[in-house]
Amino acid sequence: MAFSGTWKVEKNENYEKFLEAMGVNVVKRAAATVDNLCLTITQEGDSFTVKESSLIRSTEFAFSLGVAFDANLADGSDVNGSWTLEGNKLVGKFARKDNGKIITTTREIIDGKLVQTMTFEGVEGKRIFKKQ
Ligand SMILES: CCCCCCCCCCCCCC(=O)O
Repeated sequence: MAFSGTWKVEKNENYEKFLEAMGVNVVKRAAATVDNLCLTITQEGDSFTVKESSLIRSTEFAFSLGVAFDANLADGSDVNGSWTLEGNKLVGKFARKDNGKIITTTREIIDGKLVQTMTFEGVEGKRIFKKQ
């Protein structure tokens, strides 16, 4: 499946501003933008596992398309939401448990790169990953 594989972050676009909108403090923002994030994604039909490994933490998520699940984000935020597939694009909608506000996110393959877009309170950031 297109998303399966190991993906290492190559560059960020406006990610620091996205984190600022999320309320992440300056010290954590600085660390997050150089976290060497690596995602290992396995897709089997509608079921996914995402292994996240970075200088900040290592963790793993398992979810099925359209089924809500709990997740703890790298900044410590707890969220609940789900991923769906729209065409070739994964579309995620997650509500923060502390304030109910929504994070929207997409993952898509563009020119062989995995591009994750994240939006919170109107501020969009991107992380672009290269396949290993
Ligand atoms: C501080 C980092 C914030 C990153 C926000 C990403 C948007 C929410 C994504 C939820 C991820 C669930 C698990 C996953 O598929 O990786």
